[in-house]
Amino acid sequence: MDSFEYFDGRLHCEEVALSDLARDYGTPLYVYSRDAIERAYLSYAQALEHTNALVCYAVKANSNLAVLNILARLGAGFDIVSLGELERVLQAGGKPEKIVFSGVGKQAHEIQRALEVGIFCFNIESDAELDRVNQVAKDMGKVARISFRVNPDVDAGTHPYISTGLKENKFGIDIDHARQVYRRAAALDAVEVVGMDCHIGSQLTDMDPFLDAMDRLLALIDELNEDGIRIHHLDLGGGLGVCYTDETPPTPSEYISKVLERLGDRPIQLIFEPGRSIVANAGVLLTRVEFLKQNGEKNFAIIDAAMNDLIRPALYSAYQEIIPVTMSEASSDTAKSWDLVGPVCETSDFLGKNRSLNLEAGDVLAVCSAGAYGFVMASNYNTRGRPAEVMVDDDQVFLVREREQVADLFKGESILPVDR
Ligand SMILES: Cc1ncc(COP(=O)(O)O)c(C=O)c1O
Ligand SMILES: N[C@@H](CCCC[NH3+])C(=O)O
Repeated sequence: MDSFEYFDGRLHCEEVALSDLARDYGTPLYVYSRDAIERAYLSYAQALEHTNALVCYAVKANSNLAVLNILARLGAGFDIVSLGELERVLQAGGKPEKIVFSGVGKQAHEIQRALEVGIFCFNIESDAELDRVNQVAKDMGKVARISFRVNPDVDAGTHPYISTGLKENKFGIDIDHARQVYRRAAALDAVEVVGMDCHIGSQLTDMDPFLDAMDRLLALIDELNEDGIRIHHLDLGGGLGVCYTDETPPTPSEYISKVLERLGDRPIQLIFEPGRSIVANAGVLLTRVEFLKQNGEKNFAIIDAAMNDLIRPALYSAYQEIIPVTMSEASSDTAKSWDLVGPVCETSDFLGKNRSLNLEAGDVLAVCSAGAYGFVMASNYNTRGRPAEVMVDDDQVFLVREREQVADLFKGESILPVDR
């Protein structure tokens, strides 16, 4: 995480000390580095420089408008899964003709809006969805560009909750059924078959499952060619992992060079949908220690961030490094083992367990690698307001989302009339 480094004992994001941000904006607080986001995106873009490939950032990973705008300025495309994400991308300056629309349950009004603005392609995930897209397009007098998300039945070797390319997962169309669906689509009036798509899971640290999936899709593309169906683009989805602790995933350039080698001289445009690998290590979550307490043998640090702010540890037992924003003067010999737990009334409300730290009440800690699937998965559970978000750019700080206030938390709710 070289955009987050200690200088003079204080952890910085670019040129700004995180302890200053905690003081000025309060905690819990998400902090992002513009430089880290740009470098991560450019590692894809540069590896694809001499190709016509499109990098469609997966908006779900971090959909803050400032993040999307930074990527749009670099020429990124976007992978969306809802009308909300579509409107965010447009609001942030993303180009409709670089948008792919994924997701298993697109609704008619979402399809309609996407057709209205002219997105690049719908990644269709079922027979029934094909009919819906065809019908909506027909009613509008338009033709929808489509690809099918093929489920290649490969094991991504990741956490079972974030594995998506196995037959037993809800995603995509069974590869054994795909040729038939493509043929049916080719005969419909209001869709144009242009591509093929897959996304086999997230936080992959090994290249083989990606390449296995790609081989299976290339074989299917060849079969479709025999049927007279030409595939113009191949979307390999996202999924490249990042280092949370000691993982060593392939870099985007290692991954892309293998993919390009596999593609050979086929005249097919490549699309990638990276999310986590663009933003995870571009963000931290700052939290303050409220109290220290001991129950039996266990040392607990009660912090002001909770599972509602960052759910990954509770949901997947995910490990994220937790480090002090100010290096302790105390020697590491005096460190104790702590469970870092939030104020929410759930036993699974922890951000880290058995972490060796020198702690005092009032200390500010940074939960690392929190730029992806952090704020976007935050909730208001226990009627807690979601954190603020700031973007650091060199020595400048921009508040890119205000902290939710108590009044925001029951906005739109009402009670029954008094006579009931
Ligand atoms: C269809 C699709 N594309 C892209 C992504 C982004 O994946 P990641 O954040 O692992 O790169 C996801 C999420 O896993 C997804 O479901
Ligand atoms: N939300 C997950 C990843 C799922 C990716 C979405 N398809 C995480 O936090 O790791």
